Amino acid sequence: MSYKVASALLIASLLVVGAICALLVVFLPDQQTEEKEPEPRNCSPKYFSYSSNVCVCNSTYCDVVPTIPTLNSGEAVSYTSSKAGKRFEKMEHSFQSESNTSPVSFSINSSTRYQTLKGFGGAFTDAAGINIFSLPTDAQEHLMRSYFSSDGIEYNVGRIPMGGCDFSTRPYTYNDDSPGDFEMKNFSLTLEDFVYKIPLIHRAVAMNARKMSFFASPWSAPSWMKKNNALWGGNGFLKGVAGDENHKAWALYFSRFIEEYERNGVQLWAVTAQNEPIDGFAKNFSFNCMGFTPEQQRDFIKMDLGPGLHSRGHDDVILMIGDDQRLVLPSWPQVVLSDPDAAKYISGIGVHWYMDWITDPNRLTKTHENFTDYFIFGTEACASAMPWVDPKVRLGHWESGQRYSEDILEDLNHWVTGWTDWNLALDMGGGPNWANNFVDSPIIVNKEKGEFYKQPMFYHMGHFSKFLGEGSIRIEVVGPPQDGDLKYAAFMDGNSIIFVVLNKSDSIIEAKITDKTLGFLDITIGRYSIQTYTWSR
Ligand SMILES: CC(C)CCC[C@@H](C)[C@H]1CC[C@H]2[C@@H]3CC=C4C[C@@H](O[C@@H]5O[C@H](CO)[C@@H](O)[C@H](O)[C@H]5O)CC[C@]4(C)[C@H]3CC[C@]12C
Repeated sequence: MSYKVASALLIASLLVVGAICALLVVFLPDQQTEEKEPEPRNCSPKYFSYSSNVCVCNSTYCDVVPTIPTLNSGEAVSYTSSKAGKRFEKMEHSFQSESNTSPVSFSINSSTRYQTLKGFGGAFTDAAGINIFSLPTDAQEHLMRSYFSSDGIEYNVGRIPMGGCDFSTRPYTYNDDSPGDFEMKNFSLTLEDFVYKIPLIHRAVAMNARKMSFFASPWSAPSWMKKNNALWGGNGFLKGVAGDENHKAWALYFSRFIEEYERNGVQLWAVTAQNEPIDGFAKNFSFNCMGFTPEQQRDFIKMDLGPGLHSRGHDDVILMIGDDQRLVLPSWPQVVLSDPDAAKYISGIGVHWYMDWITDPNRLTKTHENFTDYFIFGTEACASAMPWVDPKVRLGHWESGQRYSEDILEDLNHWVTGWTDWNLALDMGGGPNWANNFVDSPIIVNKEKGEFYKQPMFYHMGHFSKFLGEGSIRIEVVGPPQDGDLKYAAFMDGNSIIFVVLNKSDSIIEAKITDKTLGFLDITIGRYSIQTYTWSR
């Protein structure tokens, strides 16, 4: 072979090798860098003596919520949790041009739109902090990630008690020992803020891809400001009348709290004027409370709190009234918001769930219709609050979770814009609580074993919080009557539709979802289950 032929062959083979390499360069990186879905980590189930299981987490293991994929038009994905043990079980679907003609039908109509959602969350109580910090560091991380990260249910709302409440280890306020200190010179945050609440809030914010919104609520003013000279019990009203130095001092207390939290890196979204003002009327109320009539609250906001927050530059922190049972609607806001000089300082109305089981949800709709410019927001709920529930912590109690999602759906279908759970975590007895007012929580910490239990309530919360970010809008869905065992609601978030359905019955329900832009989705709703469907248009 001549030198010329040899070099031509060499050049040709180099060109072929080069072309192969170029092809590899084009295709390989795609394969190598393609985002791999994280390994699914399923619930590690444990049964105590209740109807369903908890999921056990510790320093080395915790279940994660399967990733919500990016969906093409017509593709859908569902997540199911059930009494039988499913926890966010993921299934893929696609819309079809025909359906199995199931008689149960949910027809989505996004051209009819209702309220815009704020979000979902829980409370950073002292008890929650004590329990979370009692775990080994890696287990703490798993717990916080379960609530606030994209591995978890992505809460975007946090409630902060302004001072102590019953879920503290002692009754306290931020100015207990200086009677007559109307200038709040001796106002100071406590160890509980620095050791429990503020550090946990920072961790939640740091791991959260969503912007978090925090609101704070006071349980009681210092005893020296109150008629009964106590933090709890009956006749627990502020001394004097709106506009006097005592009421001005109580307004200043709010500003000082906002300022101290800001100084410690926590910016508040809102404050409520008072946690459960009705409690202050109950003669022997057994934990931190303070009473206001709606007229007193109106005058306090108009003359003291509103102008006080404004004069100290806190116009960016919005104000909610109510923060009490649905039963006080619509009469409470009627009194407060009918006065334009009070109403101008107010943005929303907080509601608690404790008496929802004996209160018509149309009170919410009436409130919305009377005051369309004011949002309604769920500010507190927990299981086992009724005195006859014993024991308080019922590990794996499916029905408590089902009550959560039933109430959330009922609220959302009556103009409520979000829902806040109570303590983020409690101990095995439902505490600590200085007044022995123990309750249940979506996460129960077993300090002795260094582990924690994610209850059905946790997953029920997640079927909303994970999928309904701030800005989601409730839309119309036409389906079967909601007075039976099927409860549901639909939402849109940009191009995505989210449909949540709860089956409280022992029957498997075959149904179809109709989205007229895409077709039909035949679905099966298992017995005692909650499902969230999401798809893109
Ligand atoms: C007439 C009916 C058929 C039966 C009436 C039953 C009554 C015994 C109950 C009806 C209403 C109940 C009260 C509703 C609200 C309450 C407030 C609640 O406070 C908050 O709850 C948390 C858990 O207890 C607590 O940690 C927070 O700090 C509070 O913000 C406490 C329970 C209750 C007073 C509740 C008690 C039972 C009813 C009077």
